Amino acid sequence: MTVHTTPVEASLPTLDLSRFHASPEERQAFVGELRSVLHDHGFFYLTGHGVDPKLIEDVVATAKRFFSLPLEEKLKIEMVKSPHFRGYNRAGQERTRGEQDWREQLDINTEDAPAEIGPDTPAWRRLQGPNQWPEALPELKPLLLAYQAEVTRIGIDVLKAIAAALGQPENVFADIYQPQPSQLLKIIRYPGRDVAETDQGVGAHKDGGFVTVLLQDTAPGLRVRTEDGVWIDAPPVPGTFVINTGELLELATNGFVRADVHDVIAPPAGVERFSVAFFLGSRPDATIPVIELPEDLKRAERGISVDPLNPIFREVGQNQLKSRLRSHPDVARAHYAELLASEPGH
Ligand SMILES: O=C(O)CCC(=O)C(=O)O
Ligand SMILES: [Fe+2]
Repeated sequence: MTVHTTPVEASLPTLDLSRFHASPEERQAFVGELRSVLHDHGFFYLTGHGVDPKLIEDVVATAKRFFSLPLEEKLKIEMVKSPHFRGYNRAGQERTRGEQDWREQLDINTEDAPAEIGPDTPAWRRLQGPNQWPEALPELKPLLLAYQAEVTRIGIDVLKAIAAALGQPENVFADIYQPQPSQLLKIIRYPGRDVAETDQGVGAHKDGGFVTVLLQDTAPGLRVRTEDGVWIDAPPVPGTFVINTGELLELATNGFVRADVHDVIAPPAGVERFSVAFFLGSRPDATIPVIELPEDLKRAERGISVDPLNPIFREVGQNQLKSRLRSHPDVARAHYAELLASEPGH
């Protein structure tokens, strides 16, 4: 009798960031492993990141309390009130490639005053501004800002390791993230399939920036599409973040670094899924450079796969605004109506 075993599912690799700060030999080995991960997946689990587990626990617990506030409290800070795309979105408000996503979320970014806007100021300057915070949960603000600072530190550390993996000086990207990178942070709740109107938690997409630092609570749902079109699950692993590289790095390396397509399927009936996603991006007034890779890496460049439905611009601010306008049509109509007649982002 032949015994058929189920094929072992491919899973994402795990890298330990503390090795980047260890002995020169260890660091070199780490950077070498990172190089093949970046080329094969663009997705991995990160350990050794040094974030206080208590901070993570508090952020997740407080995010859950935010979502359980009465709807009217959450709607006081609805995103549509903010020209800077900050605030709360009900499930079904957001879109990926035109299809409704089924998740509620609170978006923040760098806490800042609005930019001064003159007649010639590019529209993306209006992305800068203050966040909206819930009056009914004052502890959320200091916690999320502390967490945002921590994941920014990790993101920049990972970016330095990526630079080293590409045979570049560690600070090769510093010119386009200093003095102030984009720091989009979302706390997210995916309701179960009994209440969701679709099983699309978030539709298939690539992230736009340098790297994403994703914290998943306990429910699975994240899936990653590999180069050969196979979808693999990326379930939560306690103590880790999922790191994935974004389109900016794909563009800067002529496709040597992968920005993998991923999605989230809505949890089963009766289960909710929580996550906290942080997107490290460059300064909005930057232009994405082309990094000259060493010969051996250059040979493995894939080139850029252009999605005609979702063009990407080398001008970062224009890109950031384009993706916000597409994801949040209600905010676009309320604050950027003059841009919608022409092509979004221009
Ligand atoms: O919620 C997650 O686990 C991932 C979300 C995601 O991919 C995104 O917001 O870009
Ligand atoms: Fe994503």
